[in-house]
Amino acid sequence: MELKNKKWTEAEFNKVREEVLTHWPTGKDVDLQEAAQFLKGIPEHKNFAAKLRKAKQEGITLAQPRAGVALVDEHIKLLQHLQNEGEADFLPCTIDSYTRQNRYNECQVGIEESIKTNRSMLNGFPAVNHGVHNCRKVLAAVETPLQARHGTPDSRLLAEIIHAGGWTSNEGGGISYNIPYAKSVSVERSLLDWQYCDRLAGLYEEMGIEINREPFGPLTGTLVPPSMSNAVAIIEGLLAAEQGVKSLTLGYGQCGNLVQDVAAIRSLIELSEEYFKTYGYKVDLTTVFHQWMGGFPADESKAFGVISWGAATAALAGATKVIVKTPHEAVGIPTMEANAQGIKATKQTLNLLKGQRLQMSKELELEIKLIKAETKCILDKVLELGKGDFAIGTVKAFEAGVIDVPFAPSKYNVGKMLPARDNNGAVRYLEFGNIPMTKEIKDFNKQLLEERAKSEGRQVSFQMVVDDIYAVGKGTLVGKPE
Ligand SMILES: CCC[C@H]1O[C@@H](n2cnc3c(N)ncnc32)[C@H](O)[C@@H]1O
Repeated sequence: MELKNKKWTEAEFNKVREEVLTHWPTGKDVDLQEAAQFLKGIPEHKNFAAKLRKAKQEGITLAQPRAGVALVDEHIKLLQHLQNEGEADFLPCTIDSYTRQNRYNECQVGIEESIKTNRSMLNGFPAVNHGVHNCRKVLAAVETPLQARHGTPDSRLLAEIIHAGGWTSNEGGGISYNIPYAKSVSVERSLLDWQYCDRLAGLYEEMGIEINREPFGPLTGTLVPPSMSNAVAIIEGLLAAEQGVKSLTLGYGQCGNLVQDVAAIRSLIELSEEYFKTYGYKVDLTTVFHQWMGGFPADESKAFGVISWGAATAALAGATKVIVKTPHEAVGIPTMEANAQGIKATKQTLNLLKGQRLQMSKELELEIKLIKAETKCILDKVLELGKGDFAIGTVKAFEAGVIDVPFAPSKYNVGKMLPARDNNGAVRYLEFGNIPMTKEIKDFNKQLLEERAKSEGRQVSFQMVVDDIYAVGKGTLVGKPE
């Protein structure tokens, strides 16, 4: 199938679907009409899109953890604890790494090993192997909407199974679940495969069922400048809307400077609304703020400081949802208890800040303007390269290094851009690579980094990048020389 940013016809979709459902035996349990009937019977308080819409109307920020273990009953126990003890507003099912690479055979081994050893031998919930009815069993056991959270370049069978299983949201996108997660999956391939997932959501919408889609904002979660992550989020949002997605949550990963992070969310909302209006897409747009995605302090008390700072920033930015970290972040998959603690610390902070927003200021206004200007430089070039087509333009933009995600493992990412923090900890461009920013923007980024270098008595250098990557784990935002 040739890549273009055009809604797939049902014939095109069904042709691909036949083959997708054969990728694992559980695919044969998916029947679109039966699934639609099941989904129509799900109460509204368990529909992701409806709960997001209500939160946006009420102007509140809801909390969602990440969580997933190998076996169904243990996963249910985990989610019930996060709901009842953690007070989670949304529940995830974090999917395991084998499923993310479509290695369902290894999932099967992991499930058997987990049964044998009575511990989770997978780092998430293998939803494809467990299949539709077990996904429905998980949904029946909780009282909040469910979402699949993962990192899957080819999420087609996973999307079919989780939606038929009553989970009304799927995270990811053709850029955001490829470039930070895979080495050798072409951008064209993953864009096509995520058009499938978006078209499936669109088909359910056309049958009167709301399915939420959430592009993965943070990307590599390592000093990603807000304009680069916002450009990717808007592209994935537009591609999803073209396939009929109506409930869209665009995301952003906390960088750490309050003014910049609030500006990132505000500019993401403003710019995406501009683009959706231009292209005539009527979507229910919400935002998700991910608490710090970089290295964490091992000390749990310090980790709670980072978690609460992320919660506070999400609230002050007015994000619809915040994704919660745990005090075990520095060591690995959190225990059920640690996961619940992260949510409770987050909810306490959100409740204390309910109704408060970071007021407009000269600095905030400047940062919003700067992020929008930088984002438009990228998006305008993508559109030009694609001769008006954002899907084709995205493939060419990666080839040209116009879209360039720092520290991405993908061989399709040129990796010439380098970020570093300025004196206030805002993430700036140290090297632009082939990203086509105006001279004024380049000079401004350069000036801010030189101010930092001067105050630290050193040259602007790659060492700053290294120092910034370790900083938060060591207890500061800016990686000052030791
Ligand atoms: C982009 C996602 C990275 C984050 O996703 C967390 N994460 C991954 N897998 C699980 C899991 N099975 N349960 C709870 N958290 C999980 C990591 O800790 C990290 O923060």
